[in-house]
Amino acid sequence: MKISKMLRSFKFAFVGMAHLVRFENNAQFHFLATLLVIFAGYWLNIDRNEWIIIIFAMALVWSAEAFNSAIEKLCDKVETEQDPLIGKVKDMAAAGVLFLAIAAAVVGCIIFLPKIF
Ligand SMILES: Nc1ncnc2c1ncn2[C@@H]1O[C@H](COP(=O)(O)OP(=O)(O)OP(=O)(O)O)[C@@H](O)[C@H]1O
Repeated sequence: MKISKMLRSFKFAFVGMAHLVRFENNAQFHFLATLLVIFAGYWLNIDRNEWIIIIFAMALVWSAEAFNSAIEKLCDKVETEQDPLIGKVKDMAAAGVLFLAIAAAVVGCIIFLPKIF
């Protein structure tokens, strides 16, 4: 196991994260939502287990968004023209984000709404 190689991989992953937040519109929306949820979590004083669930929900959405953006970039590289198959690939990748985003929103409602009302 090479630590230096692992650290290099971490560096590339952080570059990928920075790229997502700087250039991807949907990721910028997730970034704002993440800040809002963290703020609400502190403000409404959610407990340890609720933090764990919220952190997992947010991480899953971020992860799906990263894969979706990577698939979009790859599609744009291999096909610059309109292509029905490329369209389906992009739509299915986007569906992967939507599944998790809906689940995360429901989790957020279950945790936050009873504390607000
Ligand atoms: N080359 C293509 N061929 C066919 N349909 C495409 C193609 N590119 C995009 N589409 C359709 O347009 C939709 C949006 O694609 P696009 O790449 O613009 O994604 P996006 O979610 O708007 O992301 P971004 O704003 O980051 O580019 C796709 O889900 C797909 O239905």
